[in-house]
Amino acid sequence: MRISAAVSGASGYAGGEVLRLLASHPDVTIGAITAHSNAGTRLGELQPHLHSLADRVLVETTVENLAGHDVVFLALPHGKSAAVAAQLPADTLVIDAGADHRLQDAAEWEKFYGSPHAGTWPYGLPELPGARARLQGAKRIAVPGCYPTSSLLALLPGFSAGALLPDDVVIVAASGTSGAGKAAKINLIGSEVMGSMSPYGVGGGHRHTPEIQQGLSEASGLDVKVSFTPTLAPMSRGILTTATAKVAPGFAAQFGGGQDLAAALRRIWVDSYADEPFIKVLPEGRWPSTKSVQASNYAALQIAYDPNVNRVVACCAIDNLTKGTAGGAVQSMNIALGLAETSGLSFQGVAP
Ligand SMILES: NC(=O)C1=CN([C@@H]2O[C@H](COP(=O)(O)OP(=O)(O)OC[C@H]3O[C@@H](n4cnc5c(N)ncnc54)[C@H](OP(=O)(O)O)[C@@H]3O)[C@@H](O)[C@H]2O)C=CC1
Ligand SMILES: CC(=O)N[C@@H](CCC(=O)OP(=O)(O)O)C(=O)O
Repeated sequence: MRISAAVSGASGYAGGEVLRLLASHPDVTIGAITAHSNAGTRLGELQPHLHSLADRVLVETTVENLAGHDVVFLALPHGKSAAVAAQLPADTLVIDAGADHRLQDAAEWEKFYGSPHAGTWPYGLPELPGARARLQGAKRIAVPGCYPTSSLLALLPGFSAGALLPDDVVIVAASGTSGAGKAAKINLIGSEVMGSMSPYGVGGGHRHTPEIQQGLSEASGLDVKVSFTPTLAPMSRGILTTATAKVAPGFAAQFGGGQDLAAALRRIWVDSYADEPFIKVLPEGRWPSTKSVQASNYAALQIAYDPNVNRVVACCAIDNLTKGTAGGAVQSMNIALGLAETSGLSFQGVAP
C-alpha cells in the first residue's frame, strides 16, 4: 500500500525539494500541498521545475488540511512548526525541516532562538551513531540544519573514535543562497551576491553552533566546543564545509606522528563510512566540490592531517536542499517506516 504524504511550506525551497523527491518516490503518493501567502496558487507558478505537479493547487497550512495523511512534512519558518505538529495525531509521522525540535537543551534554544523550547524529537541524521535505532518506528523527526549536516558528517568519525580534542574545533562553511529561503532580502539579491563572498553570524552567534556541538558531544561523550563561521557564496545551492580539530595526544602517541598517523586518521573516516549509502570519502588527493553533489543525496568528504599544527582538516560538500534538508528528511522517513533507506533518493548529481 502506498504511503500518503502532505507537504507544508510547499511554495518554499525546502518544501519544493521535498516534493521533487517525493514525486519520484516509488512508495509515496503526494496528498495536500500547503502554503501561507501563496495558498490558492497553482504549484506550477511557484515551482516551475516540478512538472508533474504543476496543476496542483496550494491550500492553507491548517491542521485540517494536513491531517489524514500517513506522513506530514513541515517546511515552515522557525517557530511555526511546533504549534502545527502539536495538533496532528500522535500516530502520524511528522517530519520537521525546521529547527523547532532539534536541540536537547532548552536554555540553548532560548538563547539562540529567543522563544520557549517546544521539546526534542529524534534527530534525522541517520549517520549519527545510534540514530537509526531511534528513527525506526519514530512518529516525530527533527531534520538537522544544513550546516550541522555537513559539519557533523565532516567530523563525526574522528570524534566517535576519540581521535580529536573537544576544545579547539574550527568550522568555516560556505553556503549557496537558497539556504536562506525564498523570501526577498536585500543581502540575497543578485547584485549583492554575485562575484562576492561574505561571512555572517561570526563570533559564535549563529544558531547552528549549539546544534553542531550537540551532535559532536553526543558522538564523543565529551563537551565539544565549536567556533563556527558561515559564509554566503555566489551559488544557488550547495554547502562546502571545512572543519578542523586538533588530534588527541593519546591517539597520536599510538602512531608516532607523520605518515602513520595520517594513514590511521584517514582509515577512521574511510571505515566509519564504508557501509553508508550516501557518504563518499573520496579517493586520496581528490577534494569535494558542491557541484559534484548538486541535487544528489550524497555527502562527499575528504580529510587530511596537517602535521604543522597537529590538526585534522575535513572537507564536506552537500547540497543544502537535498542531503541538507529534503533528502535527509526522506531518508529518515524511509527508516521510520521500514522502507528501503535509499528509496526515492538520487545518487547522481547534475553537471556541468
Ligand atoms: N533552505 C534550506 O537550505 C534549508 C531550510 N531548512 C528549514 O526549512 C524551513 C523552510 O525553509 P525554506 O524553504 O528555505 O524557506 P522559504 O522561505 O523558501 O519557504 C517558507 C515556506 O513557509 C511558508 N510560510 C511563511 N510564513 C509562514 C507562516 N507564518 N505560517 C505558515 N507558513 C509560512 C511559506 O509560504 P508562502 O510562500 O505561501 O508565504 C513557504 O512555503 C525552515 O525552517 C528552514 O530553516 C532546513 C535546512 C535547510
Ligand atoms: C545561507 C543561509 O542563510 N543559511 C541559513 C541556514 C539554513 C538552514 O539549514 O538551516 P535551518 O533549517 O536551521 O534554517 C542560515 O544561516 O540561517
